Amino acid sequence: MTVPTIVSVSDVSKRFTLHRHKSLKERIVNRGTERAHREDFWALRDISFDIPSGSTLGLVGHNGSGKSTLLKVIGGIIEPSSGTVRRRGRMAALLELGAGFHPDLTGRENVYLNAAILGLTQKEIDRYFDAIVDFSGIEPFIDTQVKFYSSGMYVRLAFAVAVHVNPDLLLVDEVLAVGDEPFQAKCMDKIEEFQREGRTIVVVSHSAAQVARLCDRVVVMNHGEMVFDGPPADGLHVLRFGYDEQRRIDSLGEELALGSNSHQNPAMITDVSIVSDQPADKKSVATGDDMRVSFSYELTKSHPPLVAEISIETPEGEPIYRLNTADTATVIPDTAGQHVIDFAFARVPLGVGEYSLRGNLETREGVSLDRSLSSSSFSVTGAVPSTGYLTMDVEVATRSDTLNPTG
Ligand SMILES: Nc1ncnc2c1ncn2[C@@H]1O[C@H](COP(=O)(O)OP(=O)(O)OP(=O)(O)O)[C@@H](O)[C@H]1O
Repeated sequence: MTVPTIVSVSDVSKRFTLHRHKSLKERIVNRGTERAHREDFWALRDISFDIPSGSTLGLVGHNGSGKSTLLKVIGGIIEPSSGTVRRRGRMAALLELGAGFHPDLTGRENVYLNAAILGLTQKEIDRYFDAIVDFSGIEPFIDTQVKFYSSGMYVRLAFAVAVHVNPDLLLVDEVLAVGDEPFQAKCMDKIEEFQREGRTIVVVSHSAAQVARLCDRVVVMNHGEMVFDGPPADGLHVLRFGYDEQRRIDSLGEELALGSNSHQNPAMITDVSIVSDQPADKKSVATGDDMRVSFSYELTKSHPPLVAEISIETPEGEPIYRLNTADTATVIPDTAGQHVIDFAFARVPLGVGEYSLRGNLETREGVSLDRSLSSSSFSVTGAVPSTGYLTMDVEVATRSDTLNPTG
């Protein structure tokens, strides 16, 4: 069964015009030369992707990379300079702090205004009003003008309205980071409830933990371009270690390939995964058991001495274990052909949870020749549920001193 598309972004670009005259004086002095002092700036370039109904997409990237602009284009808040966005269903958007609220109106009046803009009838708003106020937790201030609200109070009310208007598509910008921790936890629970109900969510977030927990897919933005679209663990890895590194490896591969007859990368990691009979997406190991990891690579020509590295990462793309063959004084094959390195780990000390495996093949001088962009995942299972990335043998005993009853 094919999942219907709820948002379709095709070849979207967005240009902003920057004016370089800063002061009024500068503007008057340079009158007539406006055009010369204008500069076009592309905040988005040729972005295309579809969002299937029921999925949760994370938009990530460094400051100024274009995430919020893309979210606003998806929400129809700003028009793309070229390209199209098609959207279906009812949408609720939490974009900028205070957006959609009128400062001189009270919280109560803004709830009615905002919910009406989002498509609810007066009757529906009457019905949901108490639930909205209850969710927001700001009842004592509901008849205060919102210009006196703190940023956290704004977000509480805006989020409460957005989740009560029954949206098919919820767009959430970084605003949630403004709320305090208990409210953030409440929002995360609500978003997870939405996911179970099959609603579609697009979030902009700088929190790797939030993205890893919520999203089933990640789009990484860099200088207005989409540099990655795929599984969250890999997207977060790209974000952490930089797309420039990946690009450098790609172009290095092309450069080296020029010298050979082949157009493929002359040093390629073909697989890094746990050795087991389980299906690729369901590999698991029990905590405390032994684990074997095989690292396969292909060289189309001889290379100077090479070093292979494996890393184990958390779902947030954070490495928690790294080992390379130089550390173990292992000389690995560096002639043309296909090679496999076996890493045998005794008594795996990892805690119960999900992990990713990744490889890196580099020269002795540390120049990376290939890095596995997509990881292979595995889970660690165990009888004793503990929290964290580590497990330890433990025996728990209790001891008490009896108090002498006095008087
Ligand atoms: N209205 C505007 N006029 C001119 N430039 C703009 C406008 N809105 C955004 N930009 C520019 O577009 C670029 C992308 O901005 P955007 O807010 O989308 O980035 P972002 O990835 O969300 O960043 P952040 O993580 O800091 O929120 C930035 O360089 C920003 O200065």
